[in-house]
Amino acid sequence: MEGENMVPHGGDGEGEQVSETEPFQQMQKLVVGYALTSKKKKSFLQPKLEVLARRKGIYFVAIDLNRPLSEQGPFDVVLHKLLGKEWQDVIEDYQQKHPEVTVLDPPGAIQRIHNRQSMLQGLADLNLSDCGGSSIFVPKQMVVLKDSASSADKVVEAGLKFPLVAKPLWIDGTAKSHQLFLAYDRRSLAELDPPLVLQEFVNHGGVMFKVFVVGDTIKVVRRFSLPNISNCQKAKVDGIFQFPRVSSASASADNADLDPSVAELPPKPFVEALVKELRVLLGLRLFNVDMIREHGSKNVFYVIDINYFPGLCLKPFVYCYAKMPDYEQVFVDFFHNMAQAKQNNRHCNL
Ligand SMILES: O=P(O)(O)O[C@H]1[C@H](O)[C@@H](OP(=O)(O)O)[C@H](OP(=O)(O)O)[C@@H](OP(=O)(O)O)[C@H]1O
Ligand SMILES: Nc1ncnc2c1ncn2[C@@H]1O[C@H](COP(=O)(O)OP(=O)(O)O)[C@@H](O)[C@H]1O
Ligand SMILES: [Mg+2]
Ligand SMILES: [Mg+2]
Repeated sequence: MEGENMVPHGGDGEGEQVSETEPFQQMQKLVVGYALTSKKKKSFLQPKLEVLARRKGIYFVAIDLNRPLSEQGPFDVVLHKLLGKEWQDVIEDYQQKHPEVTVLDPPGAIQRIHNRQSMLQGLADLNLSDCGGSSIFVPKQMVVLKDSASSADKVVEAGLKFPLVAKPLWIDGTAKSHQLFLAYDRRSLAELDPPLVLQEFVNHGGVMFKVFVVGDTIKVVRRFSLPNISNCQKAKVDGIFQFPRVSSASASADNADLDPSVAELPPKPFVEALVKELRVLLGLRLFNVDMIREHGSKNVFYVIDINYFPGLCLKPFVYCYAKMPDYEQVFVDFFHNMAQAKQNNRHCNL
């Protein structure tokens, strides 16, 4: 689109007018180059975000994937969510040549959570001892690279208990990589399509928590999840069942009439301590964690999924889809703080 790569100068954004009298010249301008799929651009770059950002001197500029990145900009920040080795090489090369640019986030760190095995590695060793008794675990899991039939013995050897959640090992942005199955017995493993992760199903009362992280900001929302599986079902049912994509296709659980012991949000100090550790462990600033509370317990939590720069905005026509509340303001503050930090750095280096 003509002009998409140019920094806009004022003007209005979908009904909201930016005042001409705002002191732009005193503000530190921040140019955010973005490389996103068209779906992601549409959901993230909402008019409200652009308007709020512009008021703070923050401009979003589309990166042209058909031109060398170094010839574009200059950018203060590069925000990206694209897949593939080719893009990873481009962005790594760019970061080396332009260390002054903040790349959100480093491709190596993103790559780590695109594999459902490495995604959860190190979590169980986090030091969260001062968290009022809450503890964090990851479900027992193992990787099956090929031939899931012969993995049955390994499942037993590893001490994994059925039913098992089978998740594609690699997350590659396709719907298939989010296609999960529940396997009730050894025999059903042969029907699965490796490479995958087999993970113990943890009863959690049908509610999960999405912990959204944008820099220093944390927001937690409740979502409906899969119901508990009773011992009777475990004994009687066999075969594999495809998961409905509950967490992203169901209504927000925020206003539902739920058992308080299931619905109660994880304690704030615990979530803060967990996120503090995770930022370092993962080397990411934009991510979310899917967490569940073990049914019957008050403070035993499991991390089951981590997503890089996940979907954030509400989807009013797909039920009432709870995402990150106020994400527009949160992102503007995040970028604004970044602009101020850059300005302070410049002053220090003078
Ligand atoms: O894995 P769960 O917990 O379901 O969360 C998903 C992942 O973050 C998806 O990213 P990825 O496919 O990279 O894992 C993301 O897609 P985009 O960020 O590409 O949009 C979805 O956003 P929505 O598509 O907005 O729901 C978000 O709901
Ligand atoms: N180990 C588990 N025990 C219980 N429920 C699970 C488990 N793993 C996943 N789920 C359920 O399946 C949903 C999708 O799994 P998740 O690992 O988050 O994959 P995705 O990346 O596709 O969102 C979760 O939101 C939760 O409802
Ligand atoms: Mg998930
Ligand atoms: Mg996910």
